[in-house]
Amino acid sequence: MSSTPSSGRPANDTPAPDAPVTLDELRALFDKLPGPDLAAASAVATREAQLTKPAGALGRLEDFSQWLAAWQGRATPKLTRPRVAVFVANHGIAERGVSAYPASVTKQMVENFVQGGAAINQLCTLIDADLRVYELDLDAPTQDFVDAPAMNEQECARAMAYGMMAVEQGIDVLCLGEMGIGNTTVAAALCHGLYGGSPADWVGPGTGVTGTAFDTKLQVVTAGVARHRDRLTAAGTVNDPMQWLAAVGGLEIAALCGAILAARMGRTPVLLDGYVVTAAAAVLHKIDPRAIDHCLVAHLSAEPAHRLLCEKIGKRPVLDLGMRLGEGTGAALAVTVLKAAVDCHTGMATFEQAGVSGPV
Ligand SMILES: Cc1cc2ncn([C@H]3O[C@H](COP(=O)(O)O)[C@@H](O)[C@H]3O)c2cc1C
Ligand SMILES: O=C(O)c1cccnc1
Repeated sequence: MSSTPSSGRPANDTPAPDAPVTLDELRALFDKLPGPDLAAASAVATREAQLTKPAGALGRLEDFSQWLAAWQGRATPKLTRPRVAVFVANHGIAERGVSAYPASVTKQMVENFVQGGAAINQLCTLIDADLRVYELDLDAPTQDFVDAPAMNEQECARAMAYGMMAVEQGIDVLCLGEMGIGNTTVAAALCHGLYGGSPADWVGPGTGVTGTAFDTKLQVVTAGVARHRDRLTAAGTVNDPMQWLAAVGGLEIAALCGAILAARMGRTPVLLDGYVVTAAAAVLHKIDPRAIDHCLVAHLSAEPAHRLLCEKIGKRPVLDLGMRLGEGTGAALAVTVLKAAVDCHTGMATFEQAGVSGPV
């Protein structure tokens, strides 16, 4: 595994010596998840009530300020150091023709990220974010999950531990993105096992598959879920979400799970990008719904199943712009809204300071 330095700063690429490396060690983290800082959230609510505007007039911006304070553990939320972490991997099932693009695009896009030519580069410049691109064994795709488990437990745990390195001290918000041709098929198989329903509930066009390629995508998800049905209950949903992640997931998706967990341990709020990143978060949510309380869904992807997935995890996306790109682009854009929330909260005058009369 290696990581691609960007923005002139090198990224870590070796797991910390004490990084958890078995799925059981990772499972043990669920007993130690820190909760929100309620005193910080209430300090924000108190100040918000004194600012020169009708009560509640900034709508969800007020919620975002409180959420940031609660998960940053700071009475005054701050958003000067956003990081965008893009996890990149290849998938065995990509060879089955489930994407509108060849698997070679995954590696080519890494070069594009390094050269600054991708959409996410432009958005990182806009929000002044530190962009890190983490590659996971691009020359060694996961197994085709129609034939075999995508990963064994060790590979899955190692990818999760690798993802944990995206979190470092001093990051105000972690935006999560991914690149991996075929990964909307992986997300669909994951969600089908986590929540049941029919494959059609979870399969969408991804990069733009239509016609027979779309039918192939449906068949691949159906066959993959059937192949690993011994990991499902009689009702057709998972016994053990981490085992399911190993069976039909991907290396970048496991790494995303690790990054979300590490962010929680490090008091870093997280912005989840579209369908693929939210599917990773759903694995953790299935283990313990509180495990993703420090995450917001940044935008509603145009991938149709994202709406249902957001309902399943009880999250309302920040933005709805009809985007369906991935890379963390929706997450980076949502930072602009969170910055607006923080600037209003910290910069506005109170009624007393401004000599403005409060409510009658
Ligand atoms: C040029 C290009 C840039 C991308 N950036 C993100 N994705 C997105 O598309 C892929 C998922 O869609 P599917 O499952 O249909 O392959 C992922 O790599 C995702 O990040 C891209 C896809 C392409 C082609
Ligand atoms: O919403 C996503 O995550 C998405 C949608 C299409 C292609 N790649 C990613």
